[in-house]
Amino acid sequence: MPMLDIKNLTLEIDNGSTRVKALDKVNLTVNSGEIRALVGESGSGKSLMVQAISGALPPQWKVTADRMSWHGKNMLSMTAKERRELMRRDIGVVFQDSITSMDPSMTLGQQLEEAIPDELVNGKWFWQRSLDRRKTAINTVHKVGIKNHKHYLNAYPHQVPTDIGQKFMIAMALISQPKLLIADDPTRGMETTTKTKVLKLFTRLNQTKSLSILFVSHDLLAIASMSHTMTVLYCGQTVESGKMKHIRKRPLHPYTKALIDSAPSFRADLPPKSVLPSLDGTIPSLQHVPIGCRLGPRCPRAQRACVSTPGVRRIHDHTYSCHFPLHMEKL
Ligand SMILES: Nc1ncnc2c1ncn2[C@@H]1O[C@H](COP(=O)(O)OP(=O)(O)OP(=O)(O)O)[C@@H](O)[C@H]1O
Repeated sequence: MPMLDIKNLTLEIDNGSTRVKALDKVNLTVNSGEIRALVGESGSGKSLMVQAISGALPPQWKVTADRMSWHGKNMLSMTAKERRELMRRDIGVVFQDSITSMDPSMTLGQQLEEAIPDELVNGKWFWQRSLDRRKTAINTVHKVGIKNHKHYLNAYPHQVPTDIGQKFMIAMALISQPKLLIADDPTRGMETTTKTKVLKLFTRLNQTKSLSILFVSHDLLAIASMSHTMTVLYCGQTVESGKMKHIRKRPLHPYTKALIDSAPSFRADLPPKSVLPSLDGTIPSLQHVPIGCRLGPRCPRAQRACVSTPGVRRIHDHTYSCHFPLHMEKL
């Protein structure tokens, strides 16, 4: 049984005058011990998916799903308290730009220590527990690669550079020793060496602590080497999902192929300075989504049938939603 299992999740955004389906029957699973990449170009709905899982959506937005479960337990029927408890203990989230949502009047150290669940703190007396909290906070910031802990734990959120802020948010998400870490573009704004270190940290935590990770990114190079599986979103719809090595070698959906073809790191066959292929047009706004397959107007393989939404098709553990998939003759 997957630890996180989401089937046909739909998110409707009501902005007063119009109601749009920002996520349309999205499927996503994360199995115990795996690193799953959630990819798609900007505006495809990745962050909304993260917010829907964490329950961090405005109350007027409507989330429905045939299934949304954590270890078999229905998340949509959980009370607010149960959901908070799940997010406090089992699922750690690094939101995009989340340092801006930190309390500006408390130091990073105070906020980190406060986030440690009571049951993970050792010691009988107040001073022992306080020392233990400090020790855990220091260990965790070291783990994410912040060396000068004295300086940064005593700093306020606005006083730290972006990359330290991002690393600190990863430390915040890890401090409760979650079973699943959801990281929404966690390496955004980091220079290459820092980025590599953070990715190595994720891989290490996955290998040594069996931490499952949902890694959200549009940086294919960053996710390709570390992820076991991949789910591709386009304009709020899941277009393809499966093992990273299978999708990379043989994408079935034209959008996945376009995404892979437009990543220079995936195209060792291209001579230097070649123009990278890309799909014409841009991702539509939510107010103007095409009916049926939302890729339709941009898709080189589109035909009349694409005005109806393709169902999910499955070949072993590889799923795709396309009326005219690629590579079918080779399967
Ligand atoms: N608060 C909001 N109100 C209305 N529409 C929103 C809101 N947040 C996101 N959207 C819309 O939902 C769609 C998906 O946005 P989302 O931020 O999830 O994309 P994303 O794939 O995470 O992009 P990026 O990689 O740039 O973060 C976009 O069309 C966006 O304009």
